[in-house]
Amino acid sequence: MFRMAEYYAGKSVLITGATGFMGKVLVEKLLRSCPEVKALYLLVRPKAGQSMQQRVSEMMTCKLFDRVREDDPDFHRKIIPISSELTQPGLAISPQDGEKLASCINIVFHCAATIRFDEPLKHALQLNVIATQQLLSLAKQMHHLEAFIHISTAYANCNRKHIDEVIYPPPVEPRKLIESLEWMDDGIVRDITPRLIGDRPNTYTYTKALAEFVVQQEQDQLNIAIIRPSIVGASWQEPFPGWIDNFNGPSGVFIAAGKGILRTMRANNDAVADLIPVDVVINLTLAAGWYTAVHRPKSALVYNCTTGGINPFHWGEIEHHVISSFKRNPLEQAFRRPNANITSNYLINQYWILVSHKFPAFIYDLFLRLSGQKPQMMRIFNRLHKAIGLLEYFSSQDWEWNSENLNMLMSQMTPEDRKTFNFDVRQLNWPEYIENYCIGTKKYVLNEDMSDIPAARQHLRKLRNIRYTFNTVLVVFIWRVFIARSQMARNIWYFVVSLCFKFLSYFRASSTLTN
Ligand SMILES: CCCCCCCC/C=C\CCCCCCCC(=O)SCCNC(=O)CCNC(=O)[C@H](O)C(C)(C)COP(=O)(O)OP(=O)(O)OC[C@H]1O[C@@H](n2cnc3c(N)ncnc32)[C@H](O)[C@@H]1OP(=O)(O)O
Ligand SMILES: NC(=O)C1=CN([C@@H]2O[C@H](COP(=O)(O)OP(=O)(O)OC[C@H]3O[C@@H](n4cnc5c(N)ncnc54)[C@H](OP(=O)(O)O)[C@@H]3O)[C@@H](O)[C@H]2O)C=CC1
Repeated sequence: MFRMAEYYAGKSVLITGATGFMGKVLVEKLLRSCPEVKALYLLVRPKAGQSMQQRVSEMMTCKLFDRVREDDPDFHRKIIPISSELTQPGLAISPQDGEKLASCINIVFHCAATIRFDEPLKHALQLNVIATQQLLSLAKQMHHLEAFIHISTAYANCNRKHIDEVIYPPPVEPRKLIESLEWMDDGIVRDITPRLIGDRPNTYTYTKALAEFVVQQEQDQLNIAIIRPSIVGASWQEPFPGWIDNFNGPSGVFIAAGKGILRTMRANNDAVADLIPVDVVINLTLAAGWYTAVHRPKSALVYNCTTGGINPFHWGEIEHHVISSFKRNPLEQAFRRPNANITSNYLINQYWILVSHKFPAFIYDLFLRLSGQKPQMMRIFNRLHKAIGLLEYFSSQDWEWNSENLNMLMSQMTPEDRKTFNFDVRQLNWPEYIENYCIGTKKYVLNEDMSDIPAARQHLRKLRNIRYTFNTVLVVFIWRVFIARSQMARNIWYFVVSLCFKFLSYFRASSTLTN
C-alpha cells in the first residue's frame, strides 16, 4: 500500500485560506509530515497594509511552525505565495501565475471562506460560492490535477437532524440566485435574506450548502472530496496540544468565561458539543487528498468530520471543565472569578444577564466614570451578547452525523499512517483536551505568560474576598432595612437566633457528656 508521505513526495499543492486558522495547520502538517512535498502554492491577498509576501513571511515566523523550523530551517523555500483576491474576477490571479499553476499543481485544498455568521448575503455568496466556482474553473485547466479537496462545514445542512455523507439538493439553484442578486442593491438583499435562508440560521451555513452543490457539479471532470468538520477547536496533539489563534466558535466563549465576564449563556447541558480538534480535521483532509488522488472514486466523496457519534461530550460537561480549568490556570486581570452557568431556559438566562452581566457592568462603568476614565464594560457586554446570540443555535440542539466514509478511509490507511495522520477521535480524552484548549487560549490567543499564573491566582483570591465582603454588606444592609420596617421580619430574626442558640447549647451539653 502507498504510504501517504510517499504520495505527497514531489507533489505541488495549491492551498487557499492558508493564512487562516485551518490553512496554517494544513501548511505546517504538510511540511512536517510530508517533507518531500515539492512546493506549496498559497493564494494570498494583501491585507491591512501588508503585502502578501510580508503576510506569508510573518505567518512562517509563528510559533506553530517551531517544529518544522527545527526539522528544516529552510522550509520557507517550498512556500510560493501567489497574489489572489478571491472576490475578484478570475480570482485576480495574474496570467503568468495562472499558467504556472495550470502546469504544475497536483492537488488543491480549498479552505478559504468567510466564516462570519453575520456576513451580508452578497459577500458570503461572492466568497463562499462564486470564488469556489472560479477555483473549480481554474482547477479544470490544471493539466496534472489529481484531487480537489473542498472544506465545507458539518452545519451546511443544519436544517436536518440526521446528516448523511451525501450532498443534499441545494436550497436554491446557485446560478439563479447569483443572477438575481446581481441587480439588487444591498438594502433589498438585506430585506429578503431571512426569506432566502429559510430554516438555516445564517448566511454562512446557507452559502456553504450552495458551495457543496457547485463543487458536486464538477465531479465528472475532477476528482473531488468534501470535508465537513463540525466546530473546529484547538489542536489535540499536533504540532503541540492546545494550539489556537482566534476567537471563533467556542474559543471566544471560553475566554470570556475565563475572564469572568461571561456568567450565563443559553445552551442545552445535555446536547452534544460537537467539537473537533483542528489537527484531526487536517489529518483527515490530507488522508482524503491522498485517497481521492490514488483511488479516484467515481463520484465526490463527503467526509463528515465530527465527534458526537463516536466519542460524545456535552455542553454541560464542557462548561464544568472550562470553569475548573480556568480556576486552576487563571487568565490575567480577570473581571470576576470564572463561574458560568448554561441554561436552556430563556427567562432564567435573561435574569442572570441582568444580575450577573448588566448590573456588574453598570457598577464598574460607574466606577470608571467617577474615577475620570472612559466607561467600557457595557460596550463589551453588548458585543458579547451579540456574539453568543449568534452561537446559541448551535449550542441548544444536537445533530447526528453519519461517518461511514471516515471509517472507510481509516481502514484504507497503513498502521503507520493512521499514527502519523491520526483522526481517530475514540482516543480523545475530553477533560485533558479541554484543559489544554483553555491553556492554549491563554498562551497563544491572549499571549499571556504561564509564569504569571501565581499572580493571576492571587488576583482571583482578591476578587473572591471582594465578593464575600460585598455580599455580606448587601445582606446586612437589606436585613437592617427589612427589620427596621417589619414586625414579622423581627419575629423571624428572633426565632432563628434563638434556634441557633438552642442548637449550640445542645451540642455543648452533649459534647461535655461524652467527655
Ligand atoms: C463556560 C463555557 C460554556 C460553553 C457554552 C457553549 C459555547 C460555544 C457555543 C457554540 C459554538 C458553536 C459554533 C458553531 C460553529 C459552526 C461551525 C462552522 O462551520 S464556522 C466557524 C465558526 N464561525 C464563527 O465562529 C464566526 C463567528 N463570529 C462572527 O460571526 C463575528 O465575529 C461576530 C458577529 C461574533 C462578531 O463580529 P464583530 O464585527 O462584532 O467583531 P469581529 O470583527 O469579529 O471582531 C473584532 C475584534 O474583537 C475580537 N473578538 C471577536 N470575538 C471576540 C470575543 N468573543 N471575545 C473577545 N474578543 C473577540 C476579534 O479578534 C477582533 O479583534 P481585532 O480587531 O482583529 O484585533
Ligand atoms: N473554524 C471552524 O470552526 C470551521 C471552519 N470550517 C471551514 O474551514 C475553512 C477554514 O476555516 P478557518 O480557517 O476557521 O477560517 P479563517 O477565517 O481562519 O480563514 C479564512 C481564510 O480565507 C481567506 N480569505 C477570506 N476571504 C478571502 C478573499 N477575499 N481572498 C483571499 N482569501 C480570503 C482568509 O485570508 P485572509 O487572511 O486574507 O483574510 C483566510 O486565510 C472554511 O472553509 C470554513 O468554512 C468548517 C467548520 C468549522
